[in-house]
Amino acid sequence: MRTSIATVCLSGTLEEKMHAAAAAGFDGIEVFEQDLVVSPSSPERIRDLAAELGLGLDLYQPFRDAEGVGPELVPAVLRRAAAKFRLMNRLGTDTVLVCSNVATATVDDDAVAARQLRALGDLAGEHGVRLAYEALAWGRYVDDFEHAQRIVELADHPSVGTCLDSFHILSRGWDPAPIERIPAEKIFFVQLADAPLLSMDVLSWSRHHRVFPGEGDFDMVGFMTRLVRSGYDGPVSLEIFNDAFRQADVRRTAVDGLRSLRWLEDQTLRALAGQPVRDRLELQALPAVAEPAGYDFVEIRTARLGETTRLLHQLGFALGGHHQSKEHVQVWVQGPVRVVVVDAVREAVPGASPTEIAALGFTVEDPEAAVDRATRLRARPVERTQGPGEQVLRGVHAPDGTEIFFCRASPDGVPPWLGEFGADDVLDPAALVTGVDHVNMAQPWQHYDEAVLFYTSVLALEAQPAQDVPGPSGLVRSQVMRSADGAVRMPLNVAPAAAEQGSFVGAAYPEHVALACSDVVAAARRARRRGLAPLPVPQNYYEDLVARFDLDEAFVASLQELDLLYDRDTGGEFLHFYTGTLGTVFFEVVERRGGYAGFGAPNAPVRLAAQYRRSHEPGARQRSPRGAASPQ
Ligand SMILES: O=C(O)c1ccc(O)c(O)c1
Ligand SMILES: [Mg+2]
Repeated sequence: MRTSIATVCLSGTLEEKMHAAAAAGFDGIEVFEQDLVVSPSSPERIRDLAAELGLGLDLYQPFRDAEGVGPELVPAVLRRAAAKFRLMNRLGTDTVLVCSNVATATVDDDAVAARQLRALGDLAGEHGVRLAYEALAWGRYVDDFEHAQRIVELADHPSVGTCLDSFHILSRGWDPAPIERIPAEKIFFVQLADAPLLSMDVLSWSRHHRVFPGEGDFDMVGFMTRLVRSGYDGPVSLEIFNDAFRQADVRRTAVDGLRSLRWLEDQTLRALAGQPVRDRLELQALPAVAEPAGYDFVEIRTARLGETTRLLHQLGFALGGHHQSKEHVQVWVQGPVRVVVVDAVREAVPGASPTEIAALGFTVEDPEAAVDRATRLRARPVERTQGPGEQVLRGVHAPDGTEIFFCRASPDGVPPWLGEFGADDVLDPAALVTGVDHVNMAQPWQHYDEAVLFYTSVLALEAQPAQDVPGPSGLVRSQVMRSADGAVRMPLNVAPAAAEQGSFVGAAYPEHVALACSDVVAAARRARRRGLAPLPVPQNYYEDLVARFDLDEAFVASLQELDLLYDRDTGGEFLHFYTGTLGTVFFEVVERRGGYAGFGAPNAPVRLAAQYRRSHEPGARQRSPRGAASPQ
């Protein structure tokens, strides 16, 4: 599949956008007129640069307000078009996007629109140029792709064809099925954009909230299967208007975009499996990987080793051992949960937070295939050294810099790498902690969508609907990524901007590891005996609990004594408590009773408020943000 990206998706100058698109591996770009107009580079220079970079200039756009106009406007449209076609000749671009008229259309008559496109087609033909007519979702008279296609048919001109844009089709709820019946040679161009489902006017939705395929809620795979069946084999191009993308690192956004197309190709192939198609689009498959079966380990890197290991002890962990060759690495174990602790003072990682979740290990069937898939999705491999005979852990960097490792499952539940810590018989079936319930990861706002796609495509997790949690510094957007069987759950949070500016908790926004527990009351009592001061929960919360759930007051008093929080859904109950925060890390201990499916979201504001208070107490430690992640 020929991959392309519109320059409007990316930040920076036209030249920076072109370099980033080429480096990410795109075959071509759509040149947005605005990017060229503001550039000091001549069209010839841009053409040469594209050739040097091996990029095709697949489309020039947009040409607006061309059809459905009164006769008095036609000469001006043709004059404007002739200038653009000459420019396209200098650029060496042969296709221009003509979007349906928004501003100047006064004639609601397909025959008139078709006649005007035909005249434009004649002029285009003289310049060796083709017109790809696109129905904008908010076009004055033409706002759906089937209507645009009827006008193209009426125009009946070799230089006039259709441009399909998934946003304009799916945002309006149009059925994409008729795409299959459009003659492939009349589809001149295809643009892809996904978007979250929002209820707002479609123009604002399109101009601010488009995201790459896989990052939103549209059925992009369904769209692609229709396109494949049409027999189309031209460029498939990303056209994303997004406020965050316009501010993000251009190279990262380009890689994110290419990842979305590679993932979509693979998903589309799977959706089409076994069905007869004219597969002229030549979709590439990725190595198939099963979703992870669970968390193999959590790694915390800390400059506060004593405080971190004390906290682990309070939560019931025991030292599993020191690494045989890496002196600064220990493992702490409780039942099937393993927390690797890296002494950051000895390791001296530049830019690292004083205490952070540095890595997550996931148990997978085939680590080699998982790494192969991840690197084809343009994830950057992690380089780690091993001593002779030591296990080789393979992993990649997540968008926020966290290292994601793919670990082989072992039949007895004790991972082979544990032997390197001299710990091989540490599975205690009587442990209170029974697993990692979830790991909550904070994402920088510019890379939130990228993170959703990363975990969807690389780890085969599914994004659940997003929620907003109110906190003292702003709303925290939270979206759970989970494996189909729920064995891996990872809520992603995007912190309010205040966290970055340092007014929330020192600087970076905290993340946490939630431990599943068979008896949270016993775990809370043990932690207190060992000196833990849990995150305090206010009296008002408990009064509200009684009112909301009609709970027995003695039960609520027992919760209050231990600073336990409570929630209930139709499946069951949820009891949990939080530790204080070290660096950017804290722990939660949770007990699910019955089939409770949530994460205690109604209690998250209580936590945020308590953390805010603690971090603003005199003497609260400053934290530095996670080191700026580099392009993947
Ligand atoms: O928002 C717009 O005006 C606009 C312009 C060109 C496009 O291809 C498009 O999808 C939208
Ligand atoms: Mg478009």
